[in-house]
Amino acid sequence: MYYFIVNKISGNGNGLKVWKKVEKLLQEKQLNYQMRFTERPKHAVEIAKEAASEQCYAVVALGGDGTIHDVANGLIGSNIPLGIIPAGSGNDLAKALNIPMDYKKALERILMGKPRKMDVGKIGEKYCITVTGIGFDGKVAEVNNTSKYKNWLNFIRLGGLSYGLSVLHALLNYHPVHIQLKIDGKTLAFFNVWLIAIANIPNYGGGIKICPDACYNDGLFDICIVHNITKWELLRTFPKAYKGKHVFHPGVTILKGKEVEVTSEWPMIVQSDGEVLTKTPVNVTIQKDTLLIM
Ligand SMILES: Nc1ncnc2c1ncn2[C@@H]1O[C@H](COP(=O)(O)OP(=O)(O)OP(=O)(O)O)[C@@H](O)[C@H]1O
Repeated sequence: MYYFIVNKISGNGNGLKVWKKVEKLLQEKQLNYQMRFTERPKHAVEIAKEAASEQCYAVVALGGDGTIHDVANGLIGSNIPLGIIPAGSGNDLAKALNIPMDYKKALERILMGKPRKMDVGKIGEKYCITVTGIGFDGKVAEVNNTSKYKNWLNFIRLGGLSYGLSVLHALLNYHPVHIQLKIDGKTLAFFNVWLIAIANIPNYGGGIKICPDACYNDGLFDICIVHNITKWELLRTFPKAYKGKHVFHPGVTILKGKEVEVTSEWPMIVQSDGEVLTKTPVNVTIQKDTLLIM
C-alpha cells in the first residue's frame, strides 16, 4: 500500500489540482493506496507517524518543502521510504534530487525506483532536510509566514510576489550581527553577519544556489556565511546566487563540517526548510544516511 499525504494549499492551491490528477492515475493503475489531506500546519507530522505504523511501501508527500519537512519528521526512524510529488512553490528538495516536476514521472519514480539514503540535519528534536538559514533569511521566513499580504496575494494568485515583498521588508529592518561559529570543535568569529546557511542540498528559496557544492549524502554540511557587506552590495550580489556565483564575492565564506554551533550578540531567527524553528544560540548536527527517499 502507498500512503499519500496531501497539502491542498501548497503552491497556492496547486496541491489539490495535482492530487486530483494523481488520484485518477492511481485508480487507472488499480493501485492500493490511502490518502489524507493535511488540515493545519504540522498535521503532516502526526499523519506520517500514523502511516509509519502501517504496512506501506512508501509514504508520499504531495506538496512543497514545508510538507516534506513535516512528513520526514514523522517518518524518520521508521525505515519507510519517503516519496515526493512536487506541488509547492519552491520545490527545492525535488530540484536537488532530480525528482521530476511532472506528477506522472514523479509517481513512476515512486513506483519503480530504488530508495536512496539521505543525510538530514538535527536541531534539538527536529530534523531539517534541505537548508537551515540563520539571520536575514530566518527574518524573511518569519515576515513571509506572518504577513497579512501573503493570504491576500495568494487569493489573487500572486503568491510569488509575497516572498519578494518579504525580502524587501526584512532588508529594510535587518541589522547585521557579530557571531561566533563553532564547526567540529573549531571556533571562528565573523563580524557584521547577514546570514549563515547550513546546507544539506545546494538550493533554497525556490532555486537560490546558496551552497553550490552541497551534497545530500556526503555526511557533511556546506556552510555559507555572508558578512561585512553593505545593504547595497548585498542587493547587487543577490541575483548571482541563483547561479551560485555569489561565492566569489569577498563577503561570502564557504566552509564544511558535521556539527555547527552558532552564537550571536543578540538572538537571530533560525529557519529550516522554510519553517521558523527557533533562535540562536543553536546547534545543528548532520545525521548521516537517516532518511530513505524514493
Ligand atoms: N490545511 C492546512 N492549512 C494551513 N497550513 C497548512 C495546511 N496543511 C499544511 N500546511 C502548512 O503549509 C505550509 C506550506 O506548505 P508547503 O511548504 O508544502 O508549500 P509551499 O510553501 O507552497 O511550497 P515550498 O515550501 O516548496 O515553497 C507548511 O508549513 C505546512 O505545515
